[in-house]
Amino acid sequence: MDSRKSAAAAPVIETHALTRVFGSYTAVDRLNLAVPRGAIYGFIGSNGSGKSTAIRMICGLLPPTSGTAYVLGCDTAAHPERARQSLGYMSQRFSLYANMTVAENMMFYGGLYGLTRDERRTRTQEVLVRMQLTDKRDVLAGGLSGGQKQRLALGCAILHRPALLVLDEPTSAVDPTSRRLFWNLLSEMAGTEQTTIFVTTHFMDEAEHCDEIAFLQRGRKIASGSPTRLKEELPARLYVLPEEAAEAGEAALRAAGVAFDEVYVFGRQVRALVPRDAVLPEELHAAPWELTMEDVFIYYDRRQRG
Ligand SMILES: Nc1ncnc2c1ncn2[C@@H]1O[C@H](COP(=O)(O)OP(=O)(O)OP(=O)(O)O)[C@@H](O)[C@H]1O
Repeated sequence: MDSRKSAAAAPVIETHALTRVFGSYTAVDRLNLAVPRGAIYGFIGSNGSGKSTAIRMICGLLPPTSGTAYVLGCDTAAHPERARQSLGYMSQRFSLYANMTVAENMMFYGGLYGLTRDERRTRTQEVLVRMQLTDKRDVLAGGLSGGQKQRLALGCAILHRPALLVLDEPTSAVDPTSRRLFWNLLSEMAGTEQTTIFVTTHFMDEAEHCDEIAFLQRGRKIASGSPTRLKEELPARLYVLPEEAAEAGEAALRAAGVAFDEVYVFGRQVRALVPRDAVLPEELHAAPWELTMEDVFIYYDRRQRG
């Protein structure tokens, strides 16, 4: 077998029954992941589903209770320092030094990653251009806008050219223009440098951009696949109802004897997720509609709430 080929095909992140228990609470429950090289992999789940805990174990920042996480074949619990050399991690709170300039922050982080002074200078220059922050190099980080802080944090995380970027809700605090620019940067890195990007988000329009997604619920992976596949395989169909309120939509479905998973308002529409085999009588005037990732999320979230 061609060993180079098999190395290239090996997942960048691999977890086997990764588990973390806090007291009597299982935050991450036997999680199996295989994240291929160059993928933008979305890690989705409602608040408290265990995403950050799993990420901290993957990055070697928190020891698992049981199970294993590998980054590029390196067991991150056994060799956390080695694993961290091949990954860039950006947490929900960008850990920037407000009283240091943009360039000083980068020089500092470059030092943490073990770059020499010359390497730090060169990389700071390159990354400033890439992050569109060249004109801010001498501005204190504390004086940047939310979007600029976010790009600086991303810049700090990629100084050492990691093969893997792990981003925990990187866009939760920035405006839509900054979010778009940020995602363009991610797509560029995944496309041109084959950087693998593992990202959590609560924005389902961002999930739509991912190559693959894993849904986490109470610490367990309950669904995974590309956005297209997740929609195709969802055990429900989506309809738009003519009613103007969710309660009225629910009442109409009940009156017609149609079982449903969820009825909710989406923009100006009242949407209904119904089991695949449900037959909707014509008098409901329900229009079949194309699923978005937001509908998929609502379906799984609803299942969790029971
Ligand atoms: N150090 C800890 N001690 C005790 N419980 C913890 C600890 N860290 C996390 N938890 C619990 O584990 C569960 C999962 O938390 P986690 O932060 O991983 O979820 P999350 O999916 O990242 O949530 P969010 O979307 O809100 O960031 C939560 O119930 C949380 O309270």
